[in-house]
Amino acid sequence: MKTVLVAAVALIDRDGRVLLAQRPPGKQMAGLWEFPGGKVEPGETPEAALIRELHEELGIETWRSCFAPLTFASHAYADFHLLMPLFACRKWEGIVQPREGQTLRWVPPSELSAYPMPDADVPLIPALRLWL
Ligand SMILES: Nc1nc2c([nH]c(=O)n2[C@@H]2O[C@H](COP(=O)(O)OP(=O)(O)OP(=O)(O)O)[C@@H](O)[C@H]2O)c(=O)[nH]1
Repeated sequence: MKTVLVAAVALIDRDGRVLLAQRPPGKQMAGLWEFPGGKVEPGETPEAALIRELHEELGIETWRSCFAPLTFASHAYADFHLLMPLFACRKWEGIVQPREGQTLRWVPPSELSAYPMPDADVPLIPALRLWL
């Protein structure tokens, strides 16, 4: 089975809330809440993929030094194996906007588990809450 590398980030605001994005209708796993990010292209680093995705999806600018490694997911989906490093980021430039029709929500740590997430993400939440 193919292993797909996806870079994801927990953006954390000044109040310690985390940004979740709801997958739009029509996509696989529509309606579930996930961390911003996306597939790492061939020849790209995970950090470069995040800088690109955060610009495209949210309209914000970030740098490699913005990203601190937090934890990772290694999860077998039916059709691929997901390897997903999760970074934390508290610094960016610009205002977060939903540029791709996604719904965005700033979520306090205590409410994270109330948001239905892809299977791969569920084990990441305790690690994230410990870190916040
Ligand atoms: N960005 C992100 N992707 C996640 C998370 N959890 C998780 O299982 N994924 C999966 O990782 C892949 C991310 O790929 P992507 O965002 O570039 O692609 P996509 O499915 O939106 O579009 P595409 O596959 O049609 O290009 C998807 O299969 C997505 O379901 C998460 O927290 N954040």
